[in-house]
Amino acid sequence: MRLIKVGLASVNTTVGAFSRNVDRALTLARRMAAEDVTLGLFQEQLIGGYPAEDLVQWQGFIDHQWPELERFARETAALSTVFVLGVAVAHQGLRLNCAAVVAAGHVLGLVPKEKLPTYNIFYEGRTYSRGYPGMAEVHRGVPLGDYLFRFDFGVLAPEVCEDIWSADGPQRRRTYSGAELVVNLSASPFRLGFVDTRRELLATRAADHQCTIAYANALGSNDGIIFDGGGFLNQNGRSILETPRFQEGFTSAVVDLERTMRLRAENTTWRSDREEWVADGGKLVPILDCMGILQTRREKLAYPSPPHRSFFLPGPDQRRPAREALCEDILDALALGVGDYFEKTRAFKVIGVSLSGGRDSLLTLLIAHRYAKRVRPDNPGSLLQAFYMPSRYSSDTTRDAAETITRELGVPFQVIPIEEAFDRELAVVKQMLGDKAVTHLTEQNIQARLRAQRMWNWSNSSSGLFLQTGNMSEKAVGYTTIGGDLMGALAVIANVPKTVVMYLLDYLQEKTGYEGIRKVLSKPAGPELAHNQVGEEELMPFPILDACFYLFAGEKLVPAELVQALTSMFPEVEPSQIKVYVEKFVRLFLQSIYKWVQSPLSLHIGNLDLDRERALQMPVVTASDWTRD
Ligand SMILES: Nc1ncnc2c1ncn2[C@@H]1O[C@H](COP(=O)(O)OP(=O)(O)OC[C@H]2O[C@@H]([n+]3cccc(C(=O)O)c3)[C@H](O)[C@@H]2O)[C@@H](O)[C@H]1O
Ligand SMILES: Nc1ncnc2c1ncn2[C@@H]1O[C@H](COP(=O)(O)OP(=O)(O)OP(=O)(O)O)[C@@H](O)[C@H]1O
Ligand SMILES: NC(=O)CC[C@H](N)C(=O)O
Repeated sequence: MRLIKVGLASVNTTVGAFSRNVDRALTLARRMAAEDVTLGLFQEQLIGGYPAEDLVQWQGFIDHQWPELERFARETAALSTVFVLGVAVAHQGLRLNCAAVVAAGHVLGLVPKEKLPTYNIFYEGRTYSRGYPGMAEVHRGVPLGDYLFRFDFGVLAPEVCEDIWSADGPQRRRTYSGAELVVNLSASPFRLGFVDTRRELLATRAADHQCTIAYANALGSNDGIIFDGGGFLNQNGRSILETPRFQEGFTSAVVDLERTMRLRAENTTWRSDREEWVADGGKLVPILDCMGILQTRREKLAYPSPPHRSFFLPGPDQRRPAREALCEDILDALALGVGDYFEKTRAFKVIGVSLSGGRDSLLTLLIAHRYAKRVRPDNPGSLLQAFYMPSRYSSDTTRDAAETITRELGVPFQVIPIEEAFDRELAVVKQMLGDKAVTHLTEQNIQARLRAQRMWNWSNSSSGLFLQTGNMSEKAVGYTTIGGDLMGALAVIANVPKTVVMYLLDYLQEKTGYEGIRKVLSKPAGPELAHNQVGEEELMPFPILDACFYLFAGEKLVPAELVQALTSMFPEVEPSQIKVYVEKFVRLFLQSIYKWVQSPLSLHIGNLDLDRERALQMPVVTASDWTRD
C-alpha cells in the first residue's frame, strides 16, 4: 500500500492579474498542506489566466509570470506538499504553455504542452510553440522538457490540458517510462454536456494507460468564455473523486498508488503493448530524481474505503434529474459569465436590463439576479435596475408581467415611455426622406433604437452594465435591430437557442413559482414593435427554426438535406411547407451575418455559437450559389 492524498484546486483567475491569481492559489495551497495533501494541482495558465490570446505575444506578459512562480515557490517552501501549476514561459524567444512542478521552495521542472488546440474557441497554435518528445532544455536553471518526476511517493507525469485529448498524446510514452500518476492541468471551457465527455475521456485514458490521472480545471469567466472548474481523480479507469464545479477551492482524496502498479502488472495487454513499444525503439522519458527534495507527510492517511462501507454495493445516488441538471448547469454558467464580467472589468457598479415583459429580457434579468443573489444575498435587487419603455404598441400584459417579476425579485423598476421620442424621430426621418415613405420596418426599428440609446445614456452616467438580451435563434436570422435590441455591453443569452430559452423559463417558473414568469409565458413571444406581432408567425415555429439552425450552421447540411431531415422530424408539417421554411431560414441566415459580426461580446455555452472569433468564421459578403439543389 502506498497512499497519497491528491488535492484538486480551481482558482477563479483573471487574465493578466498575475499577483492576484497567485495570492488566491497560495491561500488554497496553505489549506491543502494543512490537510496533509501530498500533491496539490492547479489549473493550466494559473498565473497568467486563460485565454490570454495574443497577449502572449508581449514579452512582458510572459516575463512577469516568472517572479510570481518564484514567489509561489518561496511562499510554499515550508509546506510538505508538492504542487503542479500552469505558467507561460518564453524560451529562446518561443512561448511555451507549461506545467511547473514546485516543492520545498524550488521550481523543479517545466513540462511544455505538446498538443495546442487551434479550433473552435481555441487559438493556442497561433501564439505558443509545442513541447515534443525528447525535449530537454534548461530555462533559468530549471529543466524544461519531456520529463517525469520521482518523489518519495511515486513518479509523476505533468501535462497540460489538450495533451490528454489526443490518443497520440504524451501519456503513452510517459506511462511506459514509469509514470504512475498523470497530472493534467486544464482550462476546459464550459460546454453543454461536456462534463460527461471529460469524465468519460479521463476514464478511458486512465484505463488505456493503466495509470492514475489527476485533473484540475480552471474556473471563472474571461470575456465570454466560461470555465466551470471541477476536477477528477481516476485510477486505472475507476472514478475516485469528482469535485464540485462552479466553486473556487479544492477537494482532496486519498488513493493507493501501489494499486495502479499492481493493476498494470496484472494487465497482460498493457504489458505486451509496452514490450512492443520498447522493441520498436520507443525512447524512455527521463525521470528527474526529486527524492531528496522533500519528505511528504503520509503517515496519517487512511485507506480510501467507501463511506457507505461496502466495496460491492453502490453508494447513494446523488445525481440530479436530467432536466434539473441541464437547466442548473446553463444558469450557473451564464450567471458566472455575467458576474465575472461585471467584477473583473471593474467598470461597473450596477446591472441594467431593458425589460419588455417578454421571454428574452426576463431570462436575462433572472440570470443577472442569480448572480446578484450570490454576492448580495440580503438584497440582490440593489445590484440591478430594470426599465420598461412602452410605445403605442406595448400591451398592458407585458407591462404587468414586467412589473410583477421585478416586484417579486426586489429589482428597482421604472417605466420610461418612448412615445414622444418615437413621434419626434418619425417626423425627422420623414423629413429626411422627402417624398419617400417611411417603411414599416423603420417604424419598428426606431422604437428599438430609442430604447438602446436610453440604455446607453443610463449606462454612461450610472456605471451601469447594459445587458443585451437577444437569443441565438433570432440572432441567426437577423430578427433583431441594429443599433436597437442588438445593443448592449454583454450579450447574456446570445448563444442560447429560443427553444432553450423557453425550456429554462418553464423550469424556473416551476422551481420558483414566480407569478411574473407565468405572466410572461402566458403571451406568445413577439416584439411589440407593431400591432399584434407574433415572432413565430413572422419567422416560423421556433422548434423548426432551431432545428434548421442546428442542421445548417452546426451539422453543415445543405438545404436539400435539411428538408429531408426535417420532413421526418416534423411529419405533421407538409413537406412543401418545410421546404418554404428551409429556404427562408437559409436566406435569412446568410443575409444576417453582417448583423451578428457586430453584436456585443457574448457568453458561450456550446460549440455552436454565432461568434466570428469563437465558432463560425463566416464571410459577410457571399453569394449563395452553393445552397441550390
Ligand atoms: N449586408 C449588409 N451589410 C451591412 N449592413 C447592411 C447589410 N444589409 C443591410 N444593412 C443595413 O442594415 C439595415 C437593416 O438592419 P436593421 O436596421 O436592423 O433592420 P431590419 O433588419 O430591416 O429589421 C429588423 C428586424 O428585426 C425585428 N426585430 C427587431 C427588434 C426586436 C425584435 C424581436 O425579436 O423582438 C425583432 C424587426 O421586427 C425587424 O423584422 C439596413 O437598413 C442597412 O443599413
Ligand atoms: N417595452 C419595452 N421596454 C423595455 N425594453 C423593451 C421593450 N420592448 C422591447 N424591449 C427590449 O428589446 C428586446 C427585444 O425584444 P424581443 O421581443 O426580441 O425580446 P423579449 O420581448 O424579451 O422576448 P420575446 O421574444 O418573448 O418577445 C427585449 O428583450 C428588451 O430588452
Ligand atoms: N485548454 C485546452 O487545451 C482545452 C482543450 C480541451 N479539448 C477542452 O476543451 O477541454
